Amino acid sequence: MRTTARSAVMTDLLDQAPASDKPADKPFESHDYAIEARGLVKRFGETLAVKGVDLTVPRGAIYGILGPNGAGKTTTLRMILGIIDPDEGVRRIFGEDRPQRIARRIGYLPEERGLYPAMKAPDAIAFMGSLRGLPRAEGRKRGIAMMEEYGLGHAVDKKIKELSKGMAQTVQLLGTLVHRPELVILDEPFSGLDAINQGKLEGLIRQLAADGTTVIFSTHVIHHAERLCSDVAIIAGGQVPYAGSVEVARDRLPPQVRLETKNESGAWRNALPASATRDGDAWIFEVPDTGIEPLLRALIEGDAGIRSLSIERAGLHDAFVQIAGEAAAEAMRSDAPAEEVAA
Ligand SMILES: Nc1ncnc2c1ncn2[C@@H]1O[C@H](COP(=O)(O)OP(=O)(O)OP(=O)(O)O)[C@@H](O)[C@H]1O
Repeated sequence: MRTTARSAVMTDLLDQAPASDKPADKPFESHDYAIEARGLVKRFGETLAVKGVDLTVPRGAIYGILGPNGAGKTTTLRMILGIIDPDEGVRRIFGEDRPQRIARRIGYLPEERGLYPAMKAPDAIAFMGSLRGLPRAEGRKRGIAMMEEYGLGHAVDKKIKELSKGMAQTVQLLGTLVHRPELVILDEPFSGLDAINQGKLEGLIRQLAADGTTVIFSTHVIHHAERLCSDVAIIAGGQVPYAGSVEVARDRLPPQVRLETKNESGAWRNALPASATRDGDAWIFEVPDTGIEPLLRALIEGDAGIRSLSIERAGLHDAFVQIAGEAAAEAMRSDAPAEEVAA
């Protein structure tokens, strides 16, 4: 945990650039979305960080922004929040095109973590709430209750500098939620947490969504998005080649058959598609156009001796490779520390 004299949260609030006065030049489809962004572009000097991002986040969704380091996730989130203005494009949160006006309805955990080291944990939570309009006394009371509920009751009298990195990160997360925002935006919230705390955070995100809160988080670990998200935006090289439902992304790839047989050869082999490949002892192939029943008949009548046969839907990782390419998927793997991939 990086601790700075000036909290990262405060920095983000104080450094918000004034909103552009330009009217929205592209119409939005509906006000039923928590977030709508169209054609967002951001340059930093020579670097074109974000090259035209379109996405819509349904109210109540758990929405993942999925991409490798440097893909443009943080820049996109900061534009959506109004911390920086886009060079081109428009965005709205709850129909409002000046996000600062509804800052109290939003909770934001920045990628750069930071709390005042000398503050006691409940005071740090209350301080963060006060930046979003919550009276300090109420924030402190809620902070203690939240810490107890989250299993940090033993640390309510401790200062931030006395906490472990993971505990301090959790306190900052609770400070992001203390004013009970309708929309929560978490930038790489799983980074720096061990497997147990990653599991607890997954539970918290599910609970927030069950209570009607819209949650957006960025990650470079597909596993977290697959386990949690109803919708994702896949971002690579500053562009979003896919934004929408996880189920639809997975259905872009045909289901695969995995077949193991006792017998190696026989008439049944003619029933396998020419594209079938081996994975150890198993044959792997797409469900044939003729369907699974004729294949089953040929396997039984051809005396294959079926040991196991399963039809597996494509996972989000396979969909990611198809959409963003093997290089982006490989970059995700090399970005992720071992414990995060294994979690
Ligand atoms: N303030 C800045 N000045 C100059 N370049 C920047 C700035 N912020 C981001 N960039 C560049 O923009 C690109 C996108 O960065 P961004 O932080 O949005 O990516 P990211 O997907 O969030 O990656 P990470 O998870 O590593 O933060 C990168 O090439 C980055 O170096």
